[in-house]
Amino acid sequence: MTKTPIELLRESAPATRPVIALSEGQDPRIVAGALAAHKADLADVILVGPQAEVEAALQAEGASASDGVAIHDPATSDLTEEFANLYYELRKHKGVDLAKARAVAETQLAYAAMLVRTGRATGTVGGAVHTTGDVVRTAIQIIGMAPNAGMISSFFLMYPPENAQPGARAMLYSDCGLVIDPSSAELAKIASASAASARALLRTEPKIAMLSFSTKGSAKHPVVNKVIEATDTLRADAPDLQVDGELQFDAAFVPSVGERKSPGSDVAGQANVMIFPNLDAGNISYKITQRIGGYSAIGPVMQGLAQPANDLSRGCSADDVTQIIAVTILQAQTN
Ligand SMILES: CC(C)(COP(=O)(O)OP(=O)(O)OC[C@H]1O[C@@H](n2cnc3c(N)ncnc32)[C@H](O)[C@@H]1OP(=O)(O)O)[C@@H](O)C(=O)NCCC(=O)NCCS
Ligand SMILES: CC(=O)OP(=O)(O)O
Repeated sequence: MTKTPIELLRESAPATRPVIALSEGQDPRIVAGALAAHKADLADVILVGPQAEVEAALQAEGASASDGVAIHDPATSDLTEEFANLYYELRKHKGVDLAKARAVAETQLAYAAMLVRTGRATGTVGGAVHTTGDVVRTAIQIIGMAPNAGMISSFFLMYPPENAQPGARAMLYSDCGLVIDPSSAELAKIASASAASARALLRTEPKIAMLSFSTKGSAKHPVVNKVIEATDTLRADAPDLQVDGELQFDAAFVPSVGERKSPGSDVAGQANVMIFPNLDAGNISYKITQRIGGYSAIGPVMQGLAQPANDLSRGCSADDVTQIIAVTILQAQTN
């Protein structure tokens, strides 16, 4: 059984106490999830948001600001001026002036990302209220890309329900949140980053399926060619990775179908890293797996950033918030 992020953290807690900045501190699911993370001794939390609204949300959970649960209101915080100046330095080449920088620093997303950038928080989580576009754009601008990452993409960790059918397994789906229509070279980079994320967070040897509506030439189309080229690029760049493509989902997931459609493959039928050809396929597939298949979906987790910043679906639950806090801490440990 694959361990969840919370279970992994219970086994090996970081040496220094993590601090997670929640950029939507007034949302009831964020507050409940953050309090659960704090009670489970995973992290201290900073709830970023308007003071009175965050206090009310805490009160609704029978809690208040205390040791390890802090409230930061960007409108009144002593740090906002520093963050405005830093944002100005980072973005003046894009025409940002000091007034604009001050307005950005007062937004909850930017303020929370600045807490991470300046080392006051280990990572940040948002997206229960804001769209993924806004969460990602803020992270790219303030936290930036890790050296050598090449690009930023995202993934979901998918965990099967207890009553799942035989063969169900924990998987990583990518990209379901960020890169809308990757080129073949970008698709290869997404797959390679996802393999590293699967090792770090699922603690498993990645078996990568490059997904398509075609398996091994069963259909001919330029969009199929993109997946074939990405598979070739990945094989050339990382010959040690186990990868197969192009594969349909059934060939990737079901051993008997994999054997029939891609005989002799060491990935078909056993894949645990599913790489989708574009964001339509990835986003729709993760939601179907979650909402009809009953899998729990943790993400979108971002890969390729210099420091951890993660997103949520606006449809998330408090438990999703606790789980992605755990993922954020694990990423900081393995970065
Ligand atoms: C991520 C996203 C917001 C970036 O879009 P955007 O703001 O239009 O992007 P731009 O092309 O203007 O780029 C903005 C900045 O991000 C950078 N960037 C964009 N995508 C990037 C990526 N994948 N990796 C690294 N940098 C990236 C650009 O280089 C640019 O940097 P700069 O401002 O320093 O020049 C966009 O790809 C998006 O909307 N994705 C889909 C999100 C979504 O709706 N998901 C569905 C629900 S989960
Ligand atoms: C990941 C995702 O689809 O986010 P949302 O549901 O908020 O659009």
